[in-house]
Amino acid sequence: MTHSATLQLHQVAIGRGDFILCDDVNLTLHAGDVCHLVGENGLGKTTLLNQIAGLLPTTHGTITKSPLVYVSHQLGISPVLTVAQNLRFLFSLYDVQADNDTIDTALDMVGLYGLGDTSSVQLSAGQKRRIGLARLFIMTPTHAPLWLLDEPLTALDVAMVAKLEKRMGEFANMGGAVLATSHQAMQGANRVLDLAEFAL
Ligand SMILES: Nc1ncnc2c1ncn2[C@@H]1O[C@H](COP(=O)(O)OP(=O)(O)OP(=O)(O)O)[C@@H](O)[C@H]1O
Repeated sequence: MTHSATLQLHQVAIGRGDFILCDDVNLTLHAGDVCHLVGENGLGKTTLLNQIAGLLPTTHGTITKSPLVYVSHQLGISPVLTVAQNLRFLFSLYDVQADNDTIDTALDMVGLYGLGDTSSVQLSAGQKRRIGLARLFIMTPTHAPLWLLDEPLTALDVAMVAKLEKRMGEFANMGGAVLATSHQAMQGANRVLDLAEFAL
């Protein structure tokens, strides 16, 4: 990995086994980068994020990465837990000590203050997404310098989209790097990775 790179993809093939969607993908992200990952449906954006996160194997090329936070399209919110319990679980994945004040602050940042004891099954789609995103308003590059975000803006209202875009910029300014998919415009991105350039 080049000096200070947070993420480096070198001639990476995106796909599953012999099913290759994109080839020779190169990308280097440094502290301060917010990269918008674009491409039509089914081109391999989620597959690439899964490969970077280590959830799928990479058979061709190399991926070098810093510790990361992955907010997947499947948010991993359990319907049988309360909002606060879900958030505590998500923080525990990153060894973040989440006391009550931290939970309250995170919920406040995503407009869910006071809903900590609510059963998550009662939440709307956008509110569930907000639980998944709440950790981003607490975590800094010291916890993990790389964020992988799969469709983070989906199902959010206009105000929350603006707030999240601002937060990504703050994280980058603190020394983090972000790789995020979105089918809508993403304010604040200084880089674009367009998978159409690598499609087979
Ligand atoms: N679990 C799976 N098993 C086999 N193939 C899969 C699986 N998940 C996705 N695929 C296939 O991999 C390809 C890429 O899917 P992927 O979800 O990475 O695309 P994407 O670019 O993120 O699409 P979208 O914009 O619709 O979210 C698709 O052809 C899809 O059918």
